[in-house]
Amino acid sequence: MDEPKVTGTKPKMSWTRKILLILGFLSTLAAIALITVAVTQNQPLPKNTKYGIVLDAGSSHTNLYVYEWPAEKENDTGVVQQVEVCKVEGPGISGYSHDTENAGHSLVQCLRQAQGVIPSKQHQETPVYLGATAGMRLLSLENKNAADKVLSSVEKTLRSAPFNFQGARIISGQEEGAYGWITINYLLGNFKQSGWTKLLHSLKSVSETSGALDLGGASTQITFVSDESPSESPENLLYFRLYGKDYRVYTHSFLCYGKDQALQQKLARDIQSTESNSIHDPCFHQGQLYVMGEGNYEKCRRSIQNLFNKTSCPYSSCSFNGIYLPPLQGDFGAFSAFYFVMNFLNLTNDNPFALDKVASAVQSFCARPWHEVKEAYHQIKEKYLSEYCFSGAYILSLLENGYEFNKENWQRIHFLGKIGSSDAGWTLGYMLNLTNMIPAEEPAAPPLSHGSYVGLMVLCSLVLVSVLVLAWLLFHKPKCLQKGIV
Ligand SMILES: Nc1nc2c(ncn2[C@@H]2O[C@H](COP(=O)(O)OP(=O)(O)OP(=O)(O)O)[C@@H](O)[C@H]2O)c(=O)[nH]1
Ligand SMILES: [Ca+2]
Repeated sequence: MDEPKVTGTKPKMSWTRKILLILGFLSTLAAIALITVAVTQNQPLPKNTKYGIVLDAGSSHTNLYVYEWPAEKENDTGVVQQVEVCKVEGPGISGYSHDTENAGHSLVQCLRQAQGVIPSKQHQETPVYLGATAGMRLLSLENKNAADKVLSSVEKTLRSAPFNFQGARIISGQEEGAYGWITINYLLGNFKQSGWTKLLHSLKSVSETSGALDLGGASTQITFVSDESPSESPENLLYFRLYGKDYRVYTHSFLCYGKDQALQQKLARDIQSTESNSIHDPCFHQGQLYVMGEGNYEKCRRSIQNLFNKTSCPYSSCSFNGIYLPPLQGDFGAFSAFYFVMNFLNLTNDNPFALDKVASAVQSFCARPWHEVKEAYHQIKEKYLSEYCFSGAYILSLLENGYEFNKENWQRIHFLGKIGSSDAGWTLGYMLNLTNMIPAEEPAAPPLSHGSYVGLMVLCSLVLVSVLVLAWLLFHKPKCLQKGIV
């Protein structure tokens, strides 16, 4: 009997296996190609940075701010940031009412500094704006001609700088309040909420925006979202549609209630009521020279209180001087002199203090004799130092007696100088508005970032390969298993 022939031919591969093998091979090649292209070829676009300049011509001094943002993201919230601030030497531009020609010249040094920060090939396309506040509002009321001359002088200087001049004007108190509110909410990221933040906010039903309290030298502003009936004092209400959401915002600016003007008002009253040649002032340290300081906080608070007329209110509720104030709502960011003073007194809310603790801290500071204060803080400008007692008492009077903050809602005030790298103030909001960088409607979802794109490609490729390997293992059972032989 012939032995069965052992032939050398391999068992034939099934069609399914062949197709799977080819598919697997091609997919592995495709995955390798995808990863290579994603990692090597798809580099992020070169960063295209834009710049903008705003000059804040305040009553006490002028500040120049340079902002920058990535061109391709200009409609996102929170992308514009301050990269430079330059404090102009000398007084605010309203201080040049008798020397109007030189108002513009005072800005030259800071404009040069801005030229150094912004790449020269972008100077021409960089917009520059100047907004003047309460000092110029007052000058314009007193002497319109001088105010116009000051503005012409600063305009001439700004036009001669290599930037794109967009205007120099006096902004209204309402604008100042509104832009300050826009700035802080933009920087805090309150306008556009996505995912979890949105859900959290709706669950907690908290106010989504923060109110803004600005204390300048000549005026002070209070601005916050109010749900109250709009009919009471329509002139105090502003309507915004930002990132697809409507906001009804209450704002008021008190001219002459900035801290320098308030001090002048108070000293003028002191002079009227005194019979002797020297003024005995409870708001200055005992032994100070130009006014005879008494260092008496309680007496100081009482004399400041007279600045706020609370006798008549034609509305359901008022702050002072018959000005409508709806019930305070939400948290507040307090900046400018609110911050300078409270920061000096170590009373900012990094570690929150109760209202009575704040009052007693101001009281003990006021009680210290001037020579002792000068010695302890010799590095601080004497003008600022000499006024911290008055300023602390004034801030407490304005917030407590003026706006009626109390020990319950005091913790809702957050004294802040900067948010990230940007100063809290009206200038950023002003620029965002004038450059149309805050859209009324929510922009479409942004495209994937370069990093996420590469990550996604790699992930997809790995999943594809793993699926194929798994499929191969499932379909490609060893022959013995297929025949049921173990
Ligand atoms: N302690 C301290 N006070 C400051 C500082 N900078 C400004 N001030 C004072 O704080 C007050 C408010 O300053 P700003 O917010 O710059 O006021 P402004 O913009 O000139 O004035 P408005 O036109 O009324 O807004 C003024 O009395 C300034 O003299 C600072 O760095 N430290
Ligand atoms: Ca100001």
